[in-house]
This record gives sequence, C-alpha cells and structure tokens, in this order.
Amino acid sequence: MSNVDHVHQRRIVVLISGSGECDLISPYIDLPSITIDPIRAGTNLQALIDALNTPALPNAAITLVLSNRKAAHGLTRAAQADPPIPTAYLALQPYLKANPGKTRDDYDVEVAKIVAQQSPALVVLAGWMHIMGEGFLDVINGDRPFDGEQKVAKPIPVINLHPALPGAFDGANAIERAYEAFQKGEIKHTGAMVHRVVKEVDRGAPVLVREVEIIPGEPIETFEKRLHHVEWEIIVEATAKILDEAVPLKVSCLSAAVRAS
Ligand SMILES: Nc1nc2c(c(=O)[nH]1)N[C@@H](CN(C=O)c1ccc(C(=O)N[C@@H](CCC(=O)O)C(=O)O)cc1)CN2
Ligand SMILES: NCC(=O)N[C@@H]1O[C@H](COP(=O)([O-])[O-])[C@@H](O)[C@H]1O
Repeated sequence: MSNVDHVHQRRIVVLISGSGECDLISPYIDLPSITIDPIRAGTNLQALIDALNTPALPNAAITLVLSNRKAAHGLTRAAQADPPIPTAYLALQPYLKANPGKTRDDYDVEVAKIVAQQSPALVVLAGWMHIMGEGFLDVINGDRPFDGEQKVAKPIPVINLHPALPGAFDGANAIERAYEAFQKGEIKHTGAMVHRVVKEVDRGAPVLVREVEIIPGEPIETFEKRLHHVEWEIIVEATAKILDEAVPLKVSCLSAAVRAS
C-alpha cells in the first residue's frame, strides 16, 4: 500500500540521513552480502511507506521526508512512492556556510520549522544521524516560536529508531559496537528499539524494545541482516502505537467522515 490522499490522513514526517549506495537493499529482499553501508539505505522509511494504509498503519500519510544527506537513497524511495512523497534536504554544514553567523541551534530551529509547517501528528527519525539540540526540541514541544510568534499548538511526539537495547550502546555505530562486545563476551545478546526523543541521546522513554540474538561465529553481515529485519517491524509497530496515542483512529476516521459529508 502506499501514501494516499493525505487530506484526511494522520500526518507523519520522517527524517533520514544516508547515502545513495544502496539500491539493492530492500525491506523485502535479503540484504546483499556485499559490504555496502546498509545503515543509510532508507530501508526503514521504505518499511513505513509500504505499511501506510494497511492494517499495520491505517489512515496515515507521510507528508514529508527530510534528509541531511543530499545523496540519501531514502529521498529516491520517497520520490518513487505512489503517490510521490514530498522531500526536502537541509544539512548542517551547507546551512552554516550559506548563513554566516548562524549557529547549530539556528539549524535545529530551521529543521523544526520545516517539520512544524507540515502540522504532523508524529515525527519519526529513521536513521537521522544528527543530534537534535534544544532549538529543535523547544520548537517541537511548543515552547519556542518557529516563525515570528508562531508556535506549534501542542507538543509533537518525536520517536527514534536505534539498533540497540535501552542504555546499552547509545549513539552512532551501535551495531558494530554490540557485535564487538559480544565477541569479547561482554554481552549475550543485543536488540533494537524505538524510543521517544529527548535532549539526552537515546535516553528517551522506550516505545518498543526487541531483543536480537547474536549467534557465535556468524559474520556481522548475517547478524546485521537479522537486526534490520527486526527494525523494519518495530518502526512500523511503534509508529502506529504513538500515532494512535496522538490521533486515535476513531477520531481520525470521524473527522474524515465529517469532512466528506
Ligand atoms: N536530542 C536527540 N537527538 C537525537 C537522538 C536523541 O535520542 N536525542 N537520537 C539520534 C539518533 N542517534 C542514535 O539513535 C544518533 C545519531 C547521530 C549521532 C551523532 O553522533 N551525530 C553527530 C554527527 C554524525 C554524522 O553526521 O554522521 C552529530 O550530530 O554531531 C548520535 C546518535 C538522532 N538525534
Ligand atoms: N543512532 C541512530 C542509528 O544508528 N540509526 C540506524 O540507522 C539505520 C537506518 O537504516 P535505513 O537507512 O536503511 O533506514 C538503522 O539501522 C537505524 O537503527
């Protein structure tokens, strides 16, 4: 299923990073054994796109995909969705270069402005590799204006997909770090989670946590493939869960019915 008319759909904005290397990676075919960077292939965005308006993710629309990497393959995935999903690109260093005197905080506010203008019910970080500062969080929480005096009417929930268990491997490169820790006998398994986004990186309240085993002797590529499959499941389940909290389906359908009458 795809993104359909989002006039009456529950609106989602997805943030991604990534590169353009991974045309061969899809949520529904086995990850190739070749060593390409699966961390930024947009496969979790694809899982969300494919779940839209199915029983897994009913009455929902992705109204924007924003990337901080121009070559992110997720931008292609969004453009190839049916109907195409609008995309945007805004990276920190080009922004600072183009706006002398502006700061990382200004960049974070600009990201929040782009997001807030979509009036989303939910923001999903699906491989977004930029630490959000207070500039973003304060705008999204309604504590700071994003355009003149304009503030978001109520806090917009933000969730992040992270390939580790709560408190285990915060930050970037968690998959590799967990695999190495297993080889050293420091952990018996790892996992993946979706958590709420707060200022402290990867320390927001878990929304969905799923353990992933590491099999002794298996190469990292095999382990990583198994972990990504888990991620593709939990990102859809967690998105549906938080979306239902933000805009209960009965309310969303009722408003659609009223508009249609
Ligand atoms: N305030 C928060 N921002 C973000 C969170 C969060 O929980 N709170 N989650 C991250 C996602 N993430 C891990 O899940 C993560 C991504 C990136 C980094 C990081 O070190 N980023 C560097 C730049 C790295 C790069 O550009 O490749 C940085 O921002 O300077 C750590 C953790 C998303 N944001
Ligand atoms: N710290 C954040 C982080 O590591 N996020 C990770 O980026 C990948 C994105 O994959 P994708 O581009 O194929 O969706 C995912 O493995 C996700 O857990």
